[in-house]
Amino acid sequence: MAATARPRRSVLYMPGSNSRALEKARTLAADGLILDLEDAVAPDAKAEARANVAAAVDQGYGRREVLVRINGLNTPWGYADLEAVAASGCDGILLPKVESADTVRQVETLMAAMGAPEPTRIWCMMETPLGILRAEEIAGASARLGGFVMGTSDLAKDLHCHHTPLRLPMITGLGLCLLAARAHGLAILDGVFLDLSDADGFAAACQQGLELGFDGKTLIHPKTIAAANEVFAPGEAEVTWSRRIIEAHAEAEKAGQGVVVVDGKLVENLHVVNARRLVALAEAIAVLEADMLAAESA
Ligand SMILES: CC(C)(COP(=O)(O)OP(=O)(O)OC[C@H]1O[C@@H](n2cnc3c(N)ncnc32)[C@H](O)[C@@H]1OP(=O)(O)O)[C@@H](O)C(=O)NCCC(=O)NCCSC(=O)C[C@H](O)C(=O)O
Ligand SMILES: [Mg+2]
Repeated sequence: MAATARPRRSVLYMPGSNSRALEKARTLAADGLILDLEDAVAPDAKAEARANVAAAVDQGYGRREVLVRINGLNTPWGYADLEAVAASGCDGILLPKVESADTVRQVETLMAAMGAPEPTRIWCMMETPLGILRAEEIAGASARLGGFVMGTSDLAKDLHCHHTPLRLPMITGLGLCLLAARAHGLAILDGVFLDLSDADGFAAACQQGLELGFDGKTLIHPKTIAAANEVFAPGEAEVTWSRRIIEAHAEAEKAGQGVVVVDGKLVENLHVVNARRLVALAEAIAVLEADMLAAESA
């Protein structure tokens, strides 16, 4: 199941045709990376980008989660993209503009035939009106699904709405995808923020994404990684509180009680479930960051 404690606070896109970016990503504190073969790569550069990305995945990115966004299977490049990375050991293959459960099942079958290792997940870009209206059936299409990534730029284009910083015109679409993802135990990442000169607007969009329930934000530039990491990480006070209520509730259970009051607040099992999730996430972030530090000083 994908909605685990794996950190996904910051997930950075980079064009597969940009060798410098693919290399630079090994030094960046992003929890995850999306090596793109789709919209960030011009048609003439598709073949070279595919080879670059296959070689980059082979070299590895430490503990960072690595997704490869392939072109759609209905394009001249999609099948070759899938063939090049299916067995590469990347964490996930991200499908663009998914509009049906059949597409997911078709990729699942091809991945099995191409020798994809069991842990390699299928991820879906949710970025068209039809895809979002079918979010629930897509989310339930395969046990191989890992998560959804919101494609708010394509969605704004198709809806003819404004791509405002806080995405009010797209809020229904974001909500439908969140409901579908959580109903099926999937991870879900928020869309990109396009104005690289607006740091305050970016932080506000991250905070909104966190409050809506996203696991993290997809990014287009390294300078936004630190802010996303900060917003989507459980705060120190939150982790301390979580540990306290886990302990207090366990003590209460030993005494045969299902609820306990801590600092005047009622704590029930549902609060403990959430507290455990936050503590596990904080611990996973600490492991990932320690690994990055060790790699830096090696
Ligand atoms: C936007 C950019 C084209 C800007 O690139 P650049 O001019 O090189 O920026 P800087 O000079 O400020 O870069 C500073 C250093 O950082 C490295 N860098 C920059 N961007 C990245 C990156 N994305 N990943 C890794 N490294 C990066 C530069 O190489 C510089 O390093 P150094 O050489 O050491 O100085 C560029 O940021 C970019 O291409 N961004 C990603 C664009 C992209 O992938 N777009 C597609 C995904 S968004 C999308 O499709 C969403 C969805 O589908 C939807 O519909 O919403
Ligand atoms: Mg898109």
